[in-house]
Amino acid sequence: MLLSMKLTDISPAIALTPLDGRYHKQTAPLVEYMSEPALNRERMRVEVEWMILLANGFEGNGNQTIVPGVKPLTDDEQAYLRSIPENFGAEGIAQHAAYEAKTHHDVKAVEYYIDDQLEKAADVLGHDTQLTGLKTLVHFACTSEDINNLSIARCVKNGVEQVWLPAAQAIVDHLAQKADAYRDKAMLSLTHGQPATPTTLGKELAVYVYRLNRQLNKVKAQEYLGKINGATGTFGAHLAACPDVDWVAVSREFVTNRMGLTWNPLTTQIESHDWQAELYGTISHTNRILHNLCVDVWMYISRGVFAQVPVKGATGSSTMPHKVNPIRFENAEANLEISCSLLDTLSATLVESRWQRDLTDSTTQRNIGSALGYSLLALNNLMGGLNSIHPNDVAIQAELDSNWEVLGEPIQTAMRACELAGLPGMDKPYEKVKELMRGHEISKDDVERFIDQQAFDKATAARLKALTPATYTGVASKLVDFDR
Ligand SMILES: O=C(O)C[C@H](Nc1ncnc2c1ncn2[C@@H]1O[C@H](COP(=O)(O)O)[C@@H](O)[C@H]1O)C(=O)O
Repeated sequence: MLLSMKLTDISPAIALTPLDGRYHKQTAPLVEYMSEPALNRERMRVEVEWMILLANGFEGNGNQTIVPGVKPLTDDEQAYLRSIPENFGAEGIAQHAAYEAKTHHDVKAVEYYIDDQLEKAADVLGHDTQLTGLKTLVHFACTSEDINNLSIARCVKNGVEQVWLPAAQAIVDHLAQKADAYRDKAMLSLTHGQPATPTTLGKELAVYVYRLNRQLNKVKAQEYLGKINGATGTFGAHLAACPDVDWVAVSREFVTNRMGLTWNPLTTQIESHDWQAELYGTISHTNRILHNLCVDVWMYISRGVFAQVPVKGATGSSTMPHKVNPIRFENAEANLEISCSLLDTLSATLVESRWQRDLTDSTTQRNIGSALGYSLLALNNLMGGLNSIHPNDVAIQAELDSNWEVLGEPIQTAMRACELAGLPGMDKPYEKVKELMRGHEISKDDVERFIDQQAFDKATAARLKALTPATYTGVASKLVDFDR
């Protein structure tokens, strides 16, 4: 009998997307900050911190209770509240999901989950605790976006600072080490894919270090904005309930000092998400620079400039046994593209919302983790690829040796300088060198003969004759120092 096994019947559930399936191990560090349970946990942190501020006040208001009738929370009560998000595990996730199935509102389900935990507070703190009677303080005067925007900002900040940035920084540090090690390693450069003025391998890598550092510095300086100002950003409900409170000051205190974010004073119902567009723009830009690096290194490998270290036991091609393929760079290239497309969509769409709010941002923001995840996966593969390559000195030297025509540039430029200094016989330098070199195969002897035929002074002739494609690298080696 033919049995048809359904993949959807298998437990634990099979992942649909590669980030949570095939690549889960590499993207798992982001789960702690960017997954749905991570967001719900962060929502709980925001809710309980808001309760603590409302009950206990802050330095700016003389540590007075903000909502009249609420007593200051004891240290134990505060610790109990703070333990709610910290204990949010498998059981809590299921409980929250059950509430959401009823409410069809994810933030309301968080509120009910906290209510539940308040009911249990007496078991831990004794019957004197006021927590069991404080359900109405949960989510007080808040709209869901007050909780969401702060939670999402903190999730993204942590995901970027704890996971993505260190992985990106590791690539830059690795490149900087290679740039330093290969600062003197001359190689042929190609512009338009044609032999051009030689450079050094280290200097070319240092260009990437410099470019990437500029973007990472922007990520490090990124502002993460947050707001807590009610349903349409007017503090209307706050004032209606507690007219004597300086709610603007309370909001500033909460966002800045309790949430560790930059206070946004002026919003509709939603935080305007402009900081998100800025951040995703910078990360997308970083991705594109890394994409350029992947393609460059892939082509250097193809040309022989870099050799790959074969991984013991690994297969290159399923049919061509000799091959070692640059698959890590190809994987990184592809995943950087996917990350960019998601980041670009996030940047473009999150900054728009109809009038005081529409809900398009909600489902869109659920993809921030994927956008960062594809980039993280790429960083991981890129690091693996970079760890497996080293310069192929023989191939690099052979390229230089077979391209003596690249010395046409220094010779014609030296002729110009001599002519400008009044040396006779130095006219039409460009044309003369072009006549000798363009489209011909040129040898060391041809170059020397040409120099001898010109009316150079002795010192210039000697300096030019001492040049080889391998020594014609200007100050490339020293320029590497500008990468930090
Ligand atoms: O504080 C409020 O809720 C105010 C309300 N605006 C809302 N603000 C924030 N969240 C809201 C809003 N409305 C719905 N929801 C809930 O958002 C969830 C959307 O689910 P998904 O599309 O999967 O991301 C899903 O759980 C929705 O129930 C308004 O009327 O202005």
